[in-house]
Amino acid sequence: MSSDKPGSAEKPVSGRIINCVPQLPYKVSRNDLYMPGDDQDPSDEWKLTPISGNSALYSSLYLLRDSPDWEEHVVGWTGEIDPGNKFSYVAPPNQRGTQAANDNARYNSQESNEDPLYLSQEQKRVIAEKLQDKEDSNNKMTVHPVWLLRRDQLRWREYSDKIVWPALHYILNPPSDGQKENTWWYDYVKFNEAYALKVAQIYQPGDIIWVHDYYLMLLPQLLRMRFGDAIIAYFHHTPWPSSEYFRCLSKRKQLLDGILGSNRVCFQNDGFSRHFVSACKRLLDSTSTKKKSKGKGRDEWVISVYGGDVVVDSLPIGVNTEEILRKAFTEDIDEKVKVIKEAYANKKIIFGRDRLDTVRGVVQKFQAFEAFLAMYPEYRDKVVLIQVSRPTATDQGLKLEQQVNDLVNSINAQYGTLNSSPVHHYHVRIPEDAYHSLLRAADLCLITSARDGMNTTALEYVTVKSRSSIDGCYANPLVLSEFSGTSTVLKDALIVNPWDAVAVARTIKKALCLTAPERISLEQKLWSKVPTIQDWNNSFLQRMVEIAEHESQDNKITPALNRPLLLQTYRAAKRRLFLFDYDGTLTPIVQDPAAAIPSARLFRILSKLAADPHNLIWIISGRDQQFLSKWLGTRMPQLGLSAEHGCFMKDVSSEDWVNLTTKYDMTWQEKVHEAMEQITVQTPGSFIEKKKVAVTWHYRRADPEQGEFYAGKLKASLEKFSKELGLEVMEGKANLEVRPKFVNKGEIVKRLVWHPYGEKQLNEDEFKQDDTVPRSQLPDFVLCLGDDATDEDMFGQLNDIESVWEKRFPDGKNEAGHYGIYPVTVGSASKKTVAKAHLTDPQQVLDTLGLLVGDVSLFQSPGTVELDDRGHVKDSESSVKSEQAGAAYNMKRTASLKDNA
Ligand SMILES: O=P(O)(O)OC[C@H]1O[C@H](O[C@H]2O[C@H](CO)[C@@H](O)[C@H](O)[C@H]2O)[C@H](O)[C@@H](O)[C@@H]1O
Ligand SMILES: [Mg+2]
Repeated sequence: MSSDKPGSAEKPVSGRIINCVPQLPYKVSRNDLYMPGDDQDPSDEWKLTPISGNSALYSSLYLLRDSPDWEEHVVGWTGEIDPGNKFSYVAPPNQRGTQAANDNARYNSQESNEDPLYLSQEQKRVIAEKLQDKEDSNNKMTVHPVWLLRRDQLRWREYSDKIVWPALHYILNPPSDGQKENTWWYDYVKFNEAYALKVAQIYQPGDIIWVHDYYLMLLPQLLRMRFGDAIIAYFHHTPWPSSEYFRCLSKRKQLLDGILGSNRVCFQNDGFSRHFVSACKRLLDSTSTKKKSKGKGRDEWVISVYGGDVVVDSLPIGVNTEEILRKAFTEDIDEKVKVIKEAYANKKIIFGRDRLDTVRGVVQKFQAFEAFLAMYPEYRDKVVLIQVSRPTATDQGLKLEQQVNDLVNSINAQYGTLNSSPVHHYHVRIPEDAYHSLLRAADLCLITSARDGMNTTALEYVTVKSRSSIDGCYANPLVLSEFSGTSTVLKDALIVNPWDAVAVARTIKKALCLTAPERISLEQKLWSKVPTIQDWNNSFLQRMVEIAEHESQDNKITPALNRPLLLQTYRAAKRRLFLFDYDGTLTPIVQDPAAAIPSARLFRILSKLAADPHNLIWIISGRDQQFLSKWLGTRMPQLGLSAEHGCFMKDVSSEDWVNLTTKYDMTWQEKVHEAMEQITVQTPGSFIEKKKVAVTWHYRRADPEQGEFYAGKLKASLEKFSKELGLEVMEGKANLEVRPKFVNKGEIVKRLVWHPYGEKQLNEDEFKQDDTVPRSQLPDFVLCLGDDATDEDMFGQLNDIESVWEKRFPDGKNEAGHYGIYPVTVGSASKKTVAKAHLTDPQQVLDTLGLLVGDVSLFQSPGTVELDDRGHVKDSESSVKSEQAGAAYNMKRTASLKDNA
């Protein structure tokens, strides 16, 4: 932290951190010995046990708790709460065998066993208090549990563990019909929404919100929707894969979009950030600039997306070296190390500790060790590999366990003797003191991960080896996989490719033959590179303070459209107006303009929207009348249409087009055609689209560099005469368009909004705003969607209208406190926008419109939905039912326990 205390008057930060972690560090379980009674302390009903994994993250939380500079709030899911065995309803003796007892037994077996987590407010309060006490006796860190108490608590992990995690680790899932994935996705959305809700309850302006890892990829954007100015950071602890893998995820855009609600996205190393930037470029069409970060020499990108700038960089996480050294060098551990050394006297101890999942490379490790014993027979009775594999509950777990057991048995059978085995494999979670003793006793640490973000075992090993103690335990070498994120930090380790068993075997031999001076020299280099968690916290927050200080008005990130709130406003409104651009908004951009025709899904949704008498729909496009009539007007005459960027319009349910440019001289067209034809000859693949008034030069099918170059040339030559002739030259998506300056999409919007709702349009060339139209006749819901620079005229116009309404109709706002006006940009990267929100692409546009007509689930995309503690939408039918069932269940349970006490 800088010497200036955060939160001081001139700082934009409050000095508070809201740390959002995927799970709180303790498992909550019911204590089976507990019986409710007058003399019982209710907190005895629950017990907390520390969970394994994520040690570096939790270590960071505890250090911040003790920092005088920050006030810390931790928001995290409770994890699966273990309901214990003793919750069952047991009929009191006098009722046994009766109908009531049978009913209750049925209740017991069906309801409670399937859904035992009906915790009362009091029980939640007790657990929350316990979690708080556990963390901090001085109450310096406030814990805010996220309750998600629905049936089948594993549901909250499915999407993260089964879909996201494999992709992040370069594992492709087998093809599926996507049904399960969809359900998991809805739960993932809810999981993130539950966090957003919790953060919203405690957020204060100036707080730094720090979101951790892949369970919470949607959270930054959800928070951005609520708090436009919030300072949000996302740290990704796991690897980030090449965009070729990431793009296989069906929700790839939503996930990226979710993360990009942050001001800063940070990874374990430059390679991961580079892949992330590349995914944003390829999937979201963002642009980026790269520079070296101050001091550390790491890469830092600024990516421009949705009109805002997001910093992307890396900062490898560290370990609490002081604490490790303190804990690993005690008299008790000295004793344990001696015992280990004696047990393996005359043998070199190779040590490994990994989670037993496919990416930690345990199989590769045993294969390499087998190769080592085969290649160097002289070592067969001189080494032992002690491998501790932490069990995991993954689908591949059993298969992997079998494979590992087979390998261990085969190595021991081949190279072991009656009284010694070369491999000692412990498939358990070992206590901390045993782990420290093994780290100290080891002659070599072997890490062969196929993928990991940051391997803390490697960092802890190097830390322990930095201190001399018992003979032969100091400065021993580390063999480290090049696929571990740690290899970018510990570059001086003996780096190996775990897929090359022979090469790993050779490196093991080399490591065991190093002389003492060689080992010491390597250790010194490594030790100086071990990042400490203290430095990690400080550097991370220091950079956040800088980012907060430089966050300027024109750098604002445009939040994602808050769909649940949109739906709420939509439902409450009666005079709704939809203003849709066409290309790139309702249909995806394609190579050939003639091929961009409306999809069946678009028609279905538009028809449903149009069927509601409270809706008026206008398509305001750069396309000509012919195209719009053919593909939209003929099939849906109830649509209003405007062609050629505002040159023509056709009222709803009318067949007549009105030309709004009749009184203007059109001789300029010839000059423009001439200039465009010249450039077309020079740019193979380009072509001119001639409309009635506007003219468009397309270069999408030209060589991209050549196209851009000649577009620049053409623009310059058109601008020479455009001003004098009253023309506007517009840069579109791989096109240049020219039309008279006085017509534009914004002018059409003005006509449509400033108009008694539902009345026929007056078709004069020049629009005169009627200021006498009362609020009750103006639209109370306007959703305007567009993807291009020309759509900015519509958004700007709507913003102006809103300002005027603020003055004219201060009492005319809806229940949410606004006028129901939504200018929303679609996708697009580098452009700055005056829209108030964004949607990523036409697919999200259809999902959003589908939501309004009941075609799409509320949880298809994230938004700010109020959930209850069980993950139901607040006050919904299911929420009320669940609450009632919970109350009934708790009454029965208490009665049953008391009767049986
Ligand atoms: O205002 P819009 O409805 O968005 O129309 C803008 C222009 O869209 C068309 O061109 C663009 O879309 C084509 C189809 O995806 C694509 O091939 C082309 O590269 C884009 O520039 C249309 O051809 C123009 O007339 C519209 O003005
Ligand atoms: Mg468009």
